Amino acid sequence: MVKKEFKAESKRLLEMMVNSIYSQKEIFLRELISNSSDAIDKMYYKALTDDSISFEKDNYYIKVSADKENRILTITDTGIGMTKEDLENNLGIIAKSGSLTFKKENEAKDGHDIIGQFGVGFYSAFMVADKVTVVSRAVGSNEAYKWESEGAEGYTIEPVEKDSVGTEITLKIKENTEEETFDEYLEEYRLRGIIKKYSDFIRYPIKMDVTTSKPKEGSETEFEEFQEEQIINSMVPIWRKNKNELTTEDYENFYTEKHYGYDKPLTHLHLNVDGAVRYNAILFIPENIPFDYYSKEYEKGLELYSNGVLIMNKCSDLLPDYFSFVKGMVDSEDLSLNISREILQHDRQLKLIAKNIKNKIKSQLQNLLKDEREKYEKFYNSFGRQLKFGVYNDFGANKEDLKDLLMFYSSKEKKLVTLDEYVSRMPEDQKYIYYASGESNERIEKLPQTEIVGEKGYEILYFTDDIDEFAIKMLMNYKEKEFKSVSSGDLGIDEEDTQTQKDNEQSENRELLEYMKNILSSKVKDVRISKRLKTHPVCLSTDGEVTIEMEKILSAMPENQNIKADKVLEINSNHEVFQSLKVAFDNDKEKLSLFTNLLYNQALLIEGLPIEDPVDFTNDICKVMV
Ligand SMILES: Nc1ncnc2c1ncn2[C@@H]1O[C@H](COP(=O)(O)OP(=O)(O)OP(=O)(O)O)[C@@H](O)[C@H]1O
Repeated sequence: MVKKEFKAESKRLLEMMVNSIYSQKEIFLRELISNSSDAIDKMYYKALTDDSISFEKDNYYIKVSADKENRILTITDTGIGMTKEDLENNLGIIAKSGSLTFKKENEAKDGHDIIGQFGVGFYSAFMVADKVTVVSRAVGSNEAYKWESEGAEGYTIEPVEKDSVGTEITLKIKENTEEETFDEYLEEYRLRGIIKKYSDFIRYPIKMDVTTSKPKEGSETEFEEFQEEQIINSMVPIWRKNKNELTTEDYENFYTEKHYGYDKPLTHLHLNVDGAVRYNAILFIPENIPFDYYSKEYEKGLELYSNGVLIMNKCSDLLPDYFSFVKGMVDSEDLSLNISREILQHDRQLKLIAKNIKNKIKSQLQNLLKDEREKYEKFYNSFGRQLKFGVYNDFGANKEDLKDLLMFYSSKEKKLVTLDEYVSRMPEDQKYIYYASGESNERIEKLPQTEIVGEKGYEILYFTDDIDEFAIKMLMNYKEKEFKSVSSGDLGIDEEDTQTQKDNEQSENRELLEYMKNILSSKVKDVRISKRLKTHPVCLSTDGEVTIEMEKILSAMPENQNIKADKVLEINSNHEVFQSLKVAFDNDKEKLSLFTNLLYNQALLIEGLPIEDPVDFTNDICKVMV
């Protein structure tokens, strides 16, 4: 049986290519400049083995010029050029990449800087041009050829004169249509912007004639415009420079130039990794929270470059959500790009880089915490909440990574402390890591529930963020010490005498407490003699996992599932109020009902919970007064 080769309808193929691969038209310039850079690179590699070629870096450049009037954009390079056969093969056959062949042939000589590989980028010129003309003279040849095409209909090749080796690509820019303008690709400002965005780190100079102005001769007030050739690209990316030669200011300038933020970075990381996957990265932790950080509009991600050419503005896969505040870029030569260079073919390399980056950021933060406490606290005040979300999210999958980075305000130290610091200070008899939740440190400080723990001399962590308790519930314990809310049922504080005394009082006053519970009916699960109150008359505590703070947060959520804490009204039997309750129970049940409701509402207020009927409450107070 004869095996037949596939044929392709080249007209349709070109149309498809031109119109469906790329999502943005502006990348045509990136593709053409990358080709020119490849052509100069090839010259460089050739010079390594061919003594007749000398590679003087100054002679190699790319030039972009626009002629607005005639709608012509030209990209010229002094690279290796193309012979007639090269033009036929490389520009006449779609998906044939002379650069890929070159790279393979020169593998041993380290050809990995060459960008081209798919053999399609050139045709992106047809997205913005009606006609493309390529005039090229190959190195070592005296002949030059002109390749010309108007797209789908095919191309022509004919000999022409060209003084020097290299390639000149001329685009006849399309006329504007109702939907699209093409004029922009002839505007100096726009062209500079595109070059800066995608090709800033091409290693050869990209030149353009730029209009500037200077004072007119003999005048200080009048100016005249003139054209001046300028190099548009930065060429050497800061991330390829030697770390030791860079100052903090260099990094700060890069941060500002790249518009990573309006502030200054708090700290930076410069990585040159040469392992299973090679990459360079510069990462920043901003000083301030970006204004949209905690909004839906905020997009996390790092800039992704392949060989110095920008591939993606925000590659979100490079950062875990809990480090979404990190800004910066990654450049790798090991990425397998898809044909449009807009997405990646395989994400294995990306996953490796992301994992590596995650670990580096983590250790950078740990070092900051260890060596530059003040800076770390500044960072934590801005982004600590995000770390706590990280502990809670994904069912706690990342809690081990993050737990040592957490900090909470301490009742004793009156500042942020880490869990490690807390645990290392715990007296031997202290069983739990105690915490109290509330709106602010000032409010928590006054909570009656903190009395017994505080009096015992134990440190209490103050939870003022809505995520705090949820994160801690996910963490469960730290260094084998469980977390315990000061409002929870069993505080694990064993003062046997007091415990027994309170238990006795509980049974002695069972009827009174039972009666009060009935008055409050479904509002509380129980009314008890408190084991935690010392001076305050009353407080609320909870039985079970859901605390009052959690109830507040859950009920504020859009899908409110009406999850309630099992509230317990605790009465201080040492307080005079308790005597009044006893007397009322024996003599005046109506008064007891009044007192019970008052005490319950007071407990709600202390917790920062709304009272159900404020009018009733104020009327009750008046009843006591008269
Ligand atoms: N300015 C140039 N100088 C010399 N050769 C060039 C130039 N532009 C294109 N070529 C040749 O034409 C080939 C096809 O270019 P094209 O841009 O279509 O694909 P590529 O650069 O190889 O791959 P990719 O699609 O990944 O960019 C190149 O591989 C190169 O051999």
